[in-house]
Amino acid sequence: MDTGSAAADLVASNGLIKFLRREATLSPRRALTVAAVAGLSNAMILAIINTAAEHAEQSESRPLYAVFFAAAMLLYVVAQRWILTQAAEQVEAMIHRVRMRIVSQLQYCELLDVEQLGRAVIYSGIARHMQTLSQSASTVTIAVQMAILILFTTLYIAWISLTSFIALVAFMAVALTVYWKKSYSVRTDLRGTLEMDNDVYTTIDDLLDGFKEAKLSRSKARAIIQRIEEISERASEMRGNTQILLAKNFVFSQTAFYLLLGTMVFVVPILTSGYSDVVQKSTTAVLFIIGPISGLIGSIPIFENASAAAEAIMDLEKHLKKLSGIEIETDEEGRPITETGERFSSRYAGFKTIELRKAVFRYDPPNGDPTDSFSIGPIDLSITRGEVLFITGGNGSGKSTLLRVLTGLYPLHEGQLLIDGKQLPEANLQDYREIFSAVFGDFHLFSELYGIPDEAREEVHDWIHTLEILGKVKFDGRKFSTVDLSTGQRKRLALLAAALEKRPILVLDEWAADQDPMFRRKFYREILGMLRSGGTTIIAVTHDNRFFDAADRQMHMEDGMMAAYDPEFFHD
Ligand SMILES: Nc1ncnc2c1ncn2[C@@H]1O[C@H](COP(=O)(O)OP(=O)(O)OP(=O)(O)O)[C@@H](O)[C@H]1O
Repeated sequence: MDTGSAAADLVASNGLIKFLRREATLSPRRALTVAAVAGLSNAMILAIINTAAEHAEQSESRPLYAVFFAAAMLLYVVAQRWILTQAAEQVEAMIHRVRMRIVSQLQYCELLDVEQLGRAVIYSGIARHMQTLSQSASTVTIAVQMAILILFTTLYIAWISLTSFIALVAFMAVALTVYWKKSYSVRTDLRGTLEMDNDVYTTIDDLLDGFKEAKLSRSKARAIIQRIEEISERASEMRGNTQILLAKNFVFSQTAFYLLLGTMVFVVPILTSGYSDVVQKSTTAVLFIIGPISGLIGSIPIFENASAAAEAIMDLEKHLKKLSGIEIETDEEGRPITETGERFSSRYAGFKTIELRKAVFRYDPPNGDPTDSFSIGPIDLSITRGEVLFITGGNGSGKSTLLRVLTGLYPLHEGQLLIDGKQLPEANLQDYREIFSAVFGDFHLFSELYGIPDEAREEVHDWIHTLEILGKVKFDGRKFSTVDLSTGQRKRLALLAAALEKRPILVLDEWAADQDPMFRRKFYREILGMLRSGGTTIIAVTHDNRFFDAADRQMHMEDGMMAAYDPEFFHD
């Protein structure tokens, strides 16, 4: 492969360039033309100053040069402002669009996939890498312009002295080739540091999530900090090495250009004897571009960081696209064009029965050892509209897993899920999920009531009253005044949000476990009855055997299987 096409391939495969080619809405020809105008006017300023200085003693030509100078300045200011404004607007708009695509795509991914992908990778793609891109936008734009300015100045030098031009081009070619070769490993190392940073974030996330526990135990906190230290040290060592390499390359390139200047002053005169003004002019020109050249080289680390970030973002989007099987399109403003569906609507809203037939689900084995993996099933279970079903079973017997399978959040590895006697087609899975609302054991309490029909919002106050959290929490039509409540109160608020979704089936995982005895009684004796008489089917995991009569039916789980009801299980 010749050097030219290798360089072209290198440019085309660069993360940032790929990203810009894919995302930019501004025509590259237009952007390059304006950047060229800015670069050309910059070079013109140099040429005018050089020529004016040469004819400094001829006062009659001075006003003419001043006019040219002012015109070149004006052109430069207009073009420069346009290109920098466009770059900032374009980059921010691109980031917004890609972010919206990634966030929208997330909702089409399966729970298991998102759990496996991990928060750190998702956060980094959506926040950290996008910030890196945003911060590098102006530096990269100015660098492109500097490259254009250098090109025009080089042409100007060619015009005044061919020898200087050859010296300059030879130096640039050697310096750039050596630079590319030296920086080769930097690019892969930079991606590695970004992945290592993700590990650091995951462990810090752990520390913050377990802050209470860490506060209670100095040895625990120290051990976590030690783990963070190990990972962070490795990450910083790797990052340090790449930055040192970049810095060394920077010094190398600068030295190369100082050598060039030396060559211009000491060697070129020997080759072009008798043309001292030529030497002076070309040296001035090189001095004029020394700043831009340093700036250009100095921006390379930023460019490399931005490229690594762009690549990580594109990889995340590609990965999510593969997981979700959906390509999200956005309009210019970043609004997803793909239908996301706001209101509750499901072809199964009027269902009569749902049924699991020989259903099996198994978790991926931890550490790859299949004997360690937990599975539920084969399970046969039928639920009829309007009934109240209680599910009991020991810790780890698979009740919560069953709820996730039943609600369509986890896939079936074997067996069937039938609705009204017909197997649920894969394509209708989301429609099926829409018939459920839930308060899971690890529920998340949103401070805002998302996705609740307006008419249901009018019932919030009555629910706050029924759930006895009046005075604790207020609702302003959109948000709750606080979600910093006790565990039992948070669960009450989560129940309120789930009930207001007005789905045909309400799933509750040990909801009453954190309620005081008085309220627990009210829940089983009044609230369940109220929901049921409103037509809601209730599937609840519970251990409250005193209230089993509130259910139409109960099922018991043992070791991932349905088991016969065992009264002994409930004896202390
Ligand atoms: N994310 C996961 N990845 C792998 N295995 C898991 C995961 N979550 C749960 N398990 C396995 O599934 C088993 C059953 O968990 P599950 O939460 O369904 O039990 P449960 O009956 O709801 O228990 P509890 O009464 O304690 O809430 C666990 O013992 C564990 O081995």
